[in-house]
Order: sequence, then structure tokens, then C-alpha cells
Amino acid sequence: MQREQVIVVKLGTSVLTGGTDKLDKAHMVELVRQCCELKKQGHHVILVSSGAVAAGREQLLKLCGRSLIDKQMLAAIGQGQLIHIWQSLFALYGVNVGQMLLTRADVDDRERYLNARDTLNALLNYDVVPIINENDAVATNEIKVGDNDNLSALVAILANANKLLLLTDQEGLFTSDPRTNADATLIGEVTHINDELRQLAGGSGTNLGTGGMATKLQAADIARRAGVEVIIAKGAGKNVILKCISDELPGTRFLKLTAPKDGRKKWLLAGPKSTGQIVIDTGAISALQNKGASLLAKGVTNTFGRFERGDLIDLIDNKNQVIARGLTRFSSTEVNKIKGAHSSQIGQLLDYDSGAEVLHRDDMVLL
Ligand SMILES: Nc1ncnc2c1ncn2[C@@H]1O[C@H](COP(=O)(O)OP(=O)(O)O)[C@@H](O)[C@H]1O
Ligand SMILES: N[C@@H](CCC(=O)OP(=O)(O)O)C(=O)O
Repeated sequence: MQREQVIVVKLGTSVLTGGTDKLDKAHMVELVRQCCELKKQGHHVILVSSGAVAAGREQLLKLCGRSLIDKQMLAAIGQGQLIHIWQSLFALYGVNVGQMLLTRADVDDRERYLNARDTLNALLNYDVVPIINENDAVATNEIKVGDNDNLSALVAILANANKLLLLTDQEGLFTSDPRTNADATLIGEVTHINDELRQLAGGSGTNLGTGGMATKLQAADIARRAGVEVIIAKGAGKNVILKCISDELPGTRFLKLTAPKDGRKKWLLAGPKSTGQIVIDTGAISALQNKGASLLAKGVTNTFGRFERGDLIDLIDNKNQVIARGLTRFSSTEVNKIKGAHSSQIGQLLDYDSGAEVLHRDDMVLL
């Protein structure tokens, strides 16, 4: 048995409804049983539970539209039902649950990120199972994470988890959508996530899910860079949660990468959306990737979007591939004034003296 682990289990709508328009309470009982077995073995379990919109639709007993406001209203109705069911089922095993409803705004700001992390850790320290969902009722487009796959990656980083299980209605990631291609084959293990792999991960196969495999791949890429092993598996699979800590690993496994040691850098992986992009040349890419360098103005060729000093931005190559992300020390206006310039010229170009780095190494994570 592996030593105590923190395991985040993301349960998609497809798992919680079994593909119907109602919550599958019998299957939820089975999922709770497995979570409590893990806890008995000394592990910590965190649930990221979809299903609020589905539960709301079930309550409202009439068809609603699919607009954002309709979904927010359904989620507001359904979330209460959802947490009530989880609370009652875990109580059968004498386990308490704690609800956390998050939006991206809760992690955009580092103080709020640390606050959410502390609450999560306090729940775990008191042997409580945190049950997390997006705060759909108020999550407007500007502030929402948008899908629970990416939310679960963010939670895995907040909790410093060992494993993230993305449970869905397929065995794992296939070479194409098995709903539309009977010849699609299961991919057992992923060591690199590249454009070729992203191409084969499509959207949701039903009108219930939100992100499909595309968001699961995004989530896997973020979490593994933070040192979290990710498994995509079938939520209806026998003992699927228990198997995730045995050698009989089900589904598709994404090997973890070495996590950044610095907590700030983990926040950069999980935290804010980038507000702009800086295009850098091959010399700068090599210096960042091979010499642990900061980004100097000399290596900047262009910018996209408007951003201010301190914003999170992406560093991209001339093919739009994201090389790194970090907190810029100059606004987009200033970067456009100094791009390509030698560090000694910056004071002249900006009429004030400042550091030479556009992005300092300490405020950057490589992707
Ligand atoms: N390459 C792929 N491999 C497996 N499933 C895929 C792939 N591409 C698209 N899909 C679709 O993604 C769906 C799972 O995502 P989604 O519908 O959002 O479920 P969930 O509610 O569990 O998040 C599958 O049912 C399938 O139709
Ligand atoms: N927050 C929404 C779920 C959003 C979501 O990502 O759904 P899914 O793709 O089914 O995991 C809800 O509770 O209905």
C-alpha cells in the first residue's frame, strides 16, 4: 500500500447521471463507498463534483434554455440538492463533507489563492471531505473557470495532491471519439502532450457534459506540470477509484513532471488567466530553456493584447506555442517601446530607470 496520498476525484456529469437527465444516486453510493475505503487506508480524498445543472434540471421538471443565465439558475437550484446527497451518503460512513464553490477570481489573486488553499487544507486536517464545484450561480464569463476538468487541476495544485482522477463515461483517452469511431483505440499512457494529441481530443459527446476530452487534456497538462499524476478513467468502472492507487491503473495515465519548488510558481500554473502575450525569438527561448535566464527586452519581437505591469502573460514563439508564463515587469505599451533593445538603452527609451528584465526568472514557469 502506498503511503498517505492526497487524491482529487473529479466526477463529470456523465458519471453522476449515467447519461440520463437525473442524478444516479445508486452510483453515487458506490463512489462514496470507494472514497471512504481510500480514507480508511489513510489517504485524503477531495471531490470535484459536477452535476449541479443536471440536478437543477431534475428539480425544475421542465425544459430550460441553454443560455448562461438558465444554466446559472439551474445550478443555483441543483447545487443544494447535490451537496445534500453527498452529505447524507458520506454521513452513512460517519464522514463529514465541506462545500467549496470557486470561480477563477478565487485564484487570480495570490492572496485569495492562499486563502482557498488554507481552507482546503484545514478541511483535510480535520478529516473532512471537501466537495468542490464551480460557483456557477455567479460565475460570469469573465471570472469563471468554465469547466470542472480545469477546476479539478487547479484544486489538485491547491491541495498539493499526488493524483488527479478525471472520471468520465469513457475508459480513457482514445485515438478519436469512440462515439463516432468504432475503431478508436484506448491510449494507456501519455508522457508528452503535444498538438497531435490535442487534435484527437474532441468536445463533449453529450449535451450534459461541458468540456469533453479537450478540457481533460488541458487539465492533465496543467496538473502534471505541478507534479500531479493524472488518470482519465471510466467512472462506472468497478472499483475505479480504489484501482487508482494500486498497480492495476485503469484508463489513460499522464506521467507527472517535476513540480516547481516555489509555491508562487505553482500558483502561476494554476492561477490567473493570462491577459496578453509576448513573442520571443529563438535566442531568448534557448536562454530560458537552457540557461535559467530571465527574459530581456533584446529577445522580444512583438506583443499581443493590452496588459499592465504585474499581469500574468504568456511567452510564445513565432508559431504561437506557449513557452512560458509569468508576471510582466512592464506594460504592453512599455514592452513595445523597448522590444529588441539592449538593456542599457531601456532607461532612455522609457524616460526612467528600471530593471533590465521584462520577466524575471523568479516570476516565471516554463511550459
Ligand atoms: N479522443 C477521445 N477519447 C475519448 N472520448 C472523447 C474523445 N474525444 C471526444 N470524446 C468525448 O468526450 C466525452 C467525455 O467528455 P464529457 O462529455 O465532457 O464528459 P464529462 O461529463 O465526464 O466531463 C466522451 O463521452 C466522448 O464522447
Ligand atoms: N459546474 C457544472 C459542471 C461543469 C462541467 O465541467 O461539467 P462536466 O463536463 O460534466 O464535468 C455543474 O455542476 O453542472
